[in-house]
Amino acid sequence: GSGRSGALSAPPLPPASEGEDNTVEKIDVNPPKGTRDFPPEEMRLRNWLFHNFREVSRLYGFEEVDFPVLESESLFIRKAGEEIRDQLYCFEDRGNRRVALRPELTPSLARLIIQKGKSLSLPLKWFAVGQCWRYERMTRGRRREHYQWNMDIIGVPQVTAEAELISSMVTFFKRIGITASDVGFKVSSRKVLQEVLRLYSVSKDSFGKVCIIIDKIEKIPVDEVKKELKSVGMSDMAIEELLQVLSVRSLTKLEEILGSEGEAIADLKQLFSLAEKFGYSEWIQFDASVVRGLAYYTGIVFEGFDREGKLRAICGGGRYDQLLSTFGGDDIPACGFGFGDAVIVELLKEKGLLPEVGLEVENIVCALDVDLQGAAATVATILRDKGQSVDLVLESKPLKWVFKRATRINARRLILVGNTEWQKGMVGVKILSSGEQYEIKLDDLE
Ligand SMILES: Nc1ccc(Br)nc1
Repeated sequence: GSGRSGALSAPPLPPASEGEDNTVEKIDVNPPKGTRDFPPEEMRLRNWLFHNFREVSRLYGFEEVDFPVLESESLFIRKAGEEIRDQLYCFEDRGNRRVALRPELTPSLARLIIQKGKSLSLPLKWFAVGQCWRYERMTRGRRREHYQWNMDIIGVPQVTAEAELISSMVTFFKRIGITASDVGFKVSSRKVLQEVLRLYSVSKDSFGKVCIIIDKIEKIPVDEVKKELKSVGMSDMAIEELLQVLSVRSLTKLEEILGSEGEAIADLKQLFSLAEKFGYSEWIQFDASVVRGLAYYTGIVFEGFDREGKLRAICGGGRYDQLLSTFGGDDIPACGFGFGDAVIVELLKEKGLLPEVGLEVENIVCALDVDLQGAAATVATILRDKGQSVDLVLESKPLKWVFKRATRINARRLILVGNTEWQKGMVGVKILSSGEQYEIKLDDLE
């Protein structure tokens, strides 16, 4: 369907066997279909990943931005037959407004830039890490949410912007141990399509639709692709020529077909020359079949893929020079990419590169008897005021329990607050890795 929740919302289910005192037998403890919880271990991995997203953004001088996860539905209503539209997580709110959980971040970025208007000095280099949503019939059992790292450069028409963005993704991959033997980028330009379609006088407004149909080329049978291309008004001749051009894997070959005058060739040549200067030539290859599945791209497009071909696209993006003007803003050139948090983790697992992000606590502080609980709190505060992490034992527990917990939380040392030492203004210290044990004056504790 069109993704609009046309059906009347079903009446709420009666709570499972609710007793008089509002107790239920047991609520469904799983998160909603297609969504994930992040308990501590998973959250540490996510934080490690997002820390690398943010570090690379900092290295490239980008500023962090964010937007509401809820947007007006109209921000995402495009008529190019995109999957992102079919799967829009949209609904009518209590104010009868059509709203949607954002399926991507770029339209929100465009909205904010138009809102800020002339007060912004271009170029902008903005990044965001945000949760994005889709409502897919659970038949496919796929996720309905993921986090995306987006980097966008606004106000730079030259392909130096795309070259910079690809460089930032290469830097990210290298930081986490992924090499050019693991991952590559397929690079092309939608201007290739434009130049072919113009030869066959295919109208401009079906350009977006043609791109979306072609993006499915590896997902549906080629006859289906041809049928859909015919339905948007392409002749058999145009379709054959187009599919022929899409199979080109070399710039030289492409130049033979399109000639040397067009912008597509010039842009791509410049991009590959800049890649040389950035030092990431081995990471990129020309591939005319890359179009990406978003209608608003207008120029260079790129997609990170795993060379073993086991996984879906890792990241992708491109130039979208008309998006701001389609929202009624000025004609400002823009390009950017999205990088999801799920495929990259699958790749790291494949490559045995998942980091061991254990819990790290410096101290576990424990009172040796119940009337020293206050003293233990004082010790914890002294250490925390020095910037040291402390797990303060909050109940009186046998030492065996304390050691077990100290091991589980990977504490570096155990601070024991006992009567005899405390009377002398001292505490016991045990370095858990070596077993070394000593007493020390509280003031000398660091
Ligand atoms: N756009 C989008 C949103 C959510 C997921 Br999961 N995948 C793609």
